[in-house]
Amino acid sequence: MSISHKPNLRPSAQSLGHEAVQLLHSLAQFGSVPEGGITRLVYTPAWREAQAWLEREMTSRGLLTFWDDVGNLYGRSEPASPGGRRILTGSHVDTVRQGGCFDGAAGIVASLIAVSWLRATYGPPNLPLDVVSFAEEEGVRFPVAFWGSSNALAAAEGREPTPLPRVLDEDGIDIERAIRDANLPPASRRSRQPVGAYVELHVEQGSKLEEAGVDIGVVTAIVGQRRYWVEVVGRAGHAGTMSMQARVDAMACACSLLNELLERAAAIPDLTLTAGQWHVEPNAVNVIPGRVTFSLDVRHSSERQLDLFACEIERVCSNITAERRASVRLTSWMNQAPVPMNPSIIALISSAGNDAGWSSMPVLSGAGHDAQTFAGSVPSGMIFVPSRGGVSHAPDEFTSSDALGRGIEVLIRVLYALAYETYLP
Ligand SMILES: NC(=O)NC(NC(N)=O)C(=O)[O-]
Ligand SMILES: [Zn+2]
Ligand SMILES: [Zn+2]
Repeated sequence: MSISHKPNLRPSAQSLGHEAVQLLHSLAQFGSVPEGGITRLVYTPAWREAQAWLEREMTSRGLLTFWDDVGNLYGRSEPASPGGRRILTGSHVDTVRQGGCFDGAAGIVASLIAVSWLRATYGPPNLPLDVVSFAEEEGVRFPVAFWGSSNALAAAEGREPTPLPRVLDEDGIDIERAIRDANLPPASRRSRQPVGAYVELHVEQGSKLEEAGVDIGVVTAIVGQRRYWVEVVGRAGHAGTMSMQARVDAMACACSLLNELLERAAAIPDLTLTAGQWHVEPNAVNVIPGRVTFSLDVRHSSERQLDLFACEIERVCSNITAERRASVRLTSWMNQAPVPMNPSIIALISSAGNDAGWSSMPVLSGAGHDAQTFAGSVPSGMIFVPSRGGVSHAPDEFTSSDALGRGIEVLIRVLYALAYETYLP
């Protein structure tokens, strides 16, 4: 595929990268925690301040800002004549607990820089070009994920916002109250205009690009992802007086079923299984745990493999708890199918990478992304830039200024083709 017209003024990847680092530095002040890293959970004051900061940055760059019902923030580069499907580019500002300052944030500042560079260089686009900062992607504060992008898509398709789920955070605050407390501006009807394409830049969060010495990852597909709560109920009791034979230790049972699942997971190529969050009751040094609840996160690129592993989880949970006289409740709260990216956008990103002179290679994303919400109904694509050591969801997450600049240059070229050339797949 060839793009007929290309930006004839070449942005300097180096200066784009410098600008990105400065903006990331500013954004990192919101939610930075003394233990290290950034904790910016959706609808918290740190998140709200980050969105407010971003709105000011958008306004100062001449973008028209607006919000929707759930706190997704947009900054639009308006076309000279209104109308047409909007081109969306962005990512998320929420983070995991003690996350790094690149996951989500890199895509936000990249989109902001790319859209402002295009506007300053070529004037208004031919289609509305919106930078979007999705309210929530990580699924960390509440057991919902892609809350921002799924509501953004619903609005763009003329559907009502997703009914508020009855979910609580760790402090017992429900999502409805969290939204109220965030004091969001009113929703704009602009958020209901249809979307023609979605493009997101993100740090790779893995090490394939770094190992291959390649600048740009062209995402071909995003793995499917399922999340569960496993609640194991035993019997609390005295740590010193109850014999090992008599006790029904919920933690011992949880450990043994998790070990079994980890062994089975390791035998399936490319499947990942993570038990990252634990609650122990009563959680005291001299009490046998009576109840243990933990999360499971399972990922694979094949839906069939995820179905098969879901059956394994059920079987292992019920067999092991029965053997140990405990009981178990398994709750599935997220089921995202694997999704391919749009072939025309994939081709567009590859050719933009070539035109810019940066090396690129196809990659499968093992992380979940807002692009997977859109990909089912809107042509979508993703640009990855290398992560040092493949580290992410950790304070020492890092991507160099030069790597960011190259990614932003590619994003500029892709957005030019979509919003100025109106090349719509
Ligand atoms: N890019 C991400 O880190 N995404 C994460 N969040 C979701 N919701 O998938 C994840 O766990 O992969
Ligand atoms: Zn993340
Ligand atoms: Zn992310």
